[in-house]
This record gives sequence, structure tokens and C-alpha cells, in this order.
Amino acid sequence: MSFVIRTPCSSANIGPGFDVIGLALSLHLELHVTIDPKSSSDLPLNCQITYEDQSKSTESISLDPEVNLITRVALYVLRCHNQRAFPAETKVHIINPIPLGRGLGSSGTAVVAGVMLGNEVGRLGLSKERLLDYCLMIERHPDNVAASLFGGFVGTYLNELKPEDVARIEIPLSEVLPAPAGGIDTGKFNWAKEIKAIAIIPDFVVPTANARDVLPKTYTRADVVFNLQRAALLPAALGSSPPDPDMIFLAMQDKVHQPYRKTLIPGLTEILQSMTPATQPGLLGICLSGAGPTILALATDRFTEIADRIIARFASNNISCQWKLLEPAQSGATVTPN
Ligand SMILES: Nc1ncnc2c1ncn2[C@@H]1O[C@H](COP(=O)(O)OP(=O)(O)OP(=O)(O)O)[C@@H](O)[C@H]1O
Ligand SMILES: N[C@@H](CCO)C(=O)O
Repeated sequence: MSFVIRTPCSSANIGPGFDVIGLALSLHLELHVTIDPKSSSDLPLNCQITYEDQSKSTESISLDPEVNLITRVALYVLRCHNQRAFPAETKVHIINPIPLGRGLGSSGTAVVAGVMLGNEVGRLGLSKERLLDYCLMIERHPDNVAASLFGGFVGTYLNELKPEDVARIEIPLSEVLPAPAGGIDTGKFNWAKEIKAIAIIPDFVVPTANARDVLPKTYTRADVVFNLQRAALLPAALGSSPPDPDMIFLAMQDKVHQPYRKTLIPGLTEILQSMTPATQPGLLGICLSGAGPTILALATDRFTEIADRIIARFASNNISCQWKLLEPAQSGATVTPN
């Protein structure tokens, strides 16, 4: 048996939709999987991992199936279904173009790929809605994993779990969560075909955990209302064709996470304020991608000019960047025979 799991990366929040709104983007993690029970060797947990880095990341990825995030998640799903290891002679070749720890959802994408892998090799036949529950047991916020799993531009939610249920991660999910814990709204939001995403990816890592630690525990009513007003506008603004640049720019403003993350990302405030649709033709809006440090600029044209302006701002803080022109990935995670 041989198959490929393809999972898009994501940009979450898109400004005001902190932990709620996510967008799947056209940069895909691939797992090339073969299972050959006839060949015999003594693989740990029956699994051999090989890794091809196309992301130019400096961080190394473990090839131990009990440590590697993708296979660890697959084992969690398998063990919840009384399967202790991979089927004999499972080989997983990972091809990863997603930069690690930069705000393009590398970990959420790996978690989605991992639950898809567990579902396939264990022949579990779980629905994507149920797979999202497994993702949430690991990732805990739904915006990035829901975008990678379902694809497109999504609004997501979590049901409230009791803390004791959340803590029972080793218990089979069917006992912890008889009903789905979270999901996406009744459908995906529309995305206007003219809008492309420019990802400007600085050459340093911000672990998401650190970027969450700098956020306050409480907010003023004024800041909450500010974000709610803009988050309510955002899907309509980004779904309307032709796009209205002023409406999109306004709808992408945020007071819940970006202002606090400036301590981790030199020049962040200046970059977010450095241009508007009035001063940069083609620009629609600009935000931090995920927990950063990547900047996501939405635009209809002049992509190189917009990227160059943001790269120059980072350069004035001695930070180099790469950039990519991406589009929404509508299909989400897929499995195809090889
Ligand atoms: N393909 C992969 N294989 C194994 N581990 C991975 C893979 N991709 C990411 N990871 C793990 O996830 C970590 C990065 O996760 P982190 O949540 O900090 O950032 P991110 O997901 O890239 O950004 P964000 O959540 O802001 O979008 C990496 O350091 C690595 O340990
Ligand atoms: N919503 C998350 C990013 C996605 O992992 C955050 O901003 O911390």
C-alpha cells in the first residue's frame, strides 16, 4: 500500500480574529507513505521516517517516531483505537516546504498530517469532523488546524470542555468527547478571487508558545469591542468582489494580540503602520501571520513592490527575509493513492 497525504499550511487570525479565523494557503506538507508487511526489519514502532527540508529552516526534525510531531500524533490516534504501533514496515517520507516557527502554521499542519496518517494506516475511517477533535486535543486552538484540515477561509469555534476532560489526553477520545469539541461554521467564508497573500518570512523563529505568553490574561471592554466589530466585518470584506481596499484595511486591524507581540518582533508596529491602500497601490491589508514573525499582506497586484517595502523595514533592524506569493488552498488535507 502506498499513498500521499498533502496538507496546506495556514495563516491564522488575519488581524482581529484571534484564535478564530484561519486561511489555508498554497504551501503543502507532503507525507509519502508506504506499507510493505512482506519486507522485514526491526523498525522502532514499525516506522521509518525520512525528512526532506524544503523550508530553509535551521531547526532539525527528529526521525524517532515516538518524538517526531507527525508520527507522535498518528500514534496517539492509533492508541486511542487500541493499536499500539504502526503496521509492519511503514515508511513515511516527509517533504516540508513550510518554515518552522514562523507563523505559517507549521505545527498545526504537522498535527493535521499526523491525524490523517493515523486514520489511514489504522484504517479507522474517521470523518474530518472527528479528526478535528484529535487535532484540538493536541493544538488546543482551532483556527490553524481547521484551516489546514478543511481548507479555505474559515471561522472556527471551541465548545467549552471541563478542565479535567482536557487533562485526560491519554484516555480514548470517545470517552473524553462523545460529541465534537469544536468545528468550523456551517461553511467556509467566500474569498474574492482577486486577493492574493504575500508572506514575508523573517529569518528568525518565534515559538508560538512564547508569543502566547506575552499576551495579557484580561482585556478592556473597548479593545474587545474594537476586535469584535472588525472580525464581524472581515469575512464580508474579503469575500466581496471587486475588493474594497479601505474596508479590508479597516477590517484587518487588531488590538488583542499584535500590539503585545511587538516585543518579540523588531519593527512590528512600524511595519503594520508603514503603508495603507492610499499610500501603496495594490495593497488591501496587512497583519501578523499566526503568532509571527511572518507578515501577511493581502493585495491584488504590485506584489514585489509591497514585499520589498516590508523587507526593507525588517532590513533596517538587521533582519533578512524571504517572501512567497500564496493563494488560498481550498481543498484542505487530502489522501491520494500513489
Ligand atoms: N513537519 C514537521 N515535522 C515535525 N515537527 C514539526 C513540523 N513542522 C513543525 N513542527 C514542530 O512545530 C514547531 C513549530 O511550531 P510553532 O507552533 O512554534 O510555530 P508555527 O506552527 O510554525 O507557527 P504559528 O502557530 O504561529 O502559525 C517546530 O519547532 C517543530 O518542533
Ligand atoms: N492563533 C494563534 C496562531 C495559530 O497557531 C496565535 O495567534 O497564537
